[in-house]
Amino acid sequence: MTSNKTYANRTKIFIDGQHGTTGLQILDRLKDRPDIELLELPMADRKDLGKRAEIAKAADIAVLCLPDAAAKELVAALGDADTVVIDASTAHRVADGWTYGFPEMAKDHRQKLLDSNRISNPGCYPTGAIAILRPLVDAGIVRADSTPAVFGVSGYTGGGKELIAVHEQPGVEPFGLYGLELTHKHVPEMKKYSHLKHAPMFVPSVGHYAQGMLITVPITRDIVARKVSAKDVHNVLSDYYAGETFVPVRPLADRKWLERDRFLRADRLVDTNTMELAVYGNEAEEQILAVASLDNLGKGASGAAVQCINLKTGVDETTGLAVAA
Ligand SMILES: NC(=O)C1=CN([C@@H]2O[C@H](COP(=O)(O)OP(=O)(O)OC[C@H]3O[C@@H](n4cnc5c(N)ncnc54)[C@H](OP(=O)(O)O)[C@@H]3O)[C@@H](O)[C@H]2O)C=CC1
Ligand SMILES: CC(=O)N[C@@H](CCC(=O)OP(=O)(O)O)C(=O)O
Repeated sequence: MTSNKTYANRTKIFIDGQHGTTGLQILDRLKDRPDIELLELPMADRKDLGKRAEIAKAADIAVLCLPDAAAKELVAALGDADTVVIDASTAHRVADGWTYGFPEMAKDHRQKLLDSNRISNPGCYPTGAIAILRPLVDAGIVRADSTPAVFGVSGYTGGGKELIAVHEQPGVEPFGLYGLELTHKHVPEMKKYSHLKHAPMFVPSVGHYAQGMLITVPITRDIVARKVSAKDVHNVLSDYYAGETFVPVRPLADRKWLERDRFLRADRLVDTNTMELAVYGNEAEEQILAVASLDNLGKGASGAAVQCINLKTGVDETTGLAVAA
């Protein structure tokens, strides 16, 4: 239950990097909230470390939407200040003392987030990969010592201002694989939070469209601990995310979300904080495919940060509205 009550003590939030792709989206989601007071630096001071640290210390929550190096220097300047830091960069995703900002990752995870003032927002691709792999590894379906393959396609906003500028020029590739060194910066967090012993093999790609992504994980006989069906995999995921507003699991082998009964659009959840999961299978060949669909800027970045802000400030996690007494 929610109400439109007014807030005597608004939560002070500073978005460091608020003019960037992720920062602007967070700003947009928070700017009209009656429970939040946004602290801002003049444009000319936006890269002044002293001023950034000062305003971050005055804030209840500092959200870092910065390149890794700028996030690290702000965190160092903050020291042990009790400001809650939500870092959207890759800098602290597997670092000691930081809690991964993915509330649905495990049943006890929300409490860990409530107890922590250093929160690292998940990467967009890992949000899908971990959502699929962790329940399956924990259920003993996927072997922890196996090497799952993870494939992802993202809209070009996933690469921030730099990649957006590239895609605004003519002649850019319509679709391209990258990360072919197989050392993408998201691999360590996928490994750690999926409870895998080895790095999964991750191949990302970018399409010439702005927003939205798909992540696929084949569940093949060489990575499973025992013979399983698509229904087994679907049951594990459905049970794991039962009651989670933002992680619905589609019916087994669902075709209703396909365009022209064939195509799964990568941009179907744009501007939402929802990530849908689905499972398909070819029983005869013992082949199963798990799919995650999300917005790289929504559940994959800004939406996830706002969800953690809601959790930390005690408003309804899904709506951002006050919880009625
Ligand atoms: N885009 C996405 O889908 C996702 C991005 N992320 C992560 O979020 C972070 C931000 O990414 P994104 O928004 O895409 O990047 P952008 O390049 O779009 O924005 C980065 C912002 O940081 C500012 N900035 C750069 N250096 C400094 C500095 N030293 N001090 C203060 N501000 C600085 C930039 O200002 P200016 O432009 O003026 O230089 C810009 O406003 C990155 O770490 C990224 O990896 C995470 C998940 C998804
Ligand atoms: C399409 C594209 O370029 N995507 C980015 C990742 C986006 C993201 O999640 O960034 P962080 O891990 O920094 O948070 C990339 O692969 O580098």
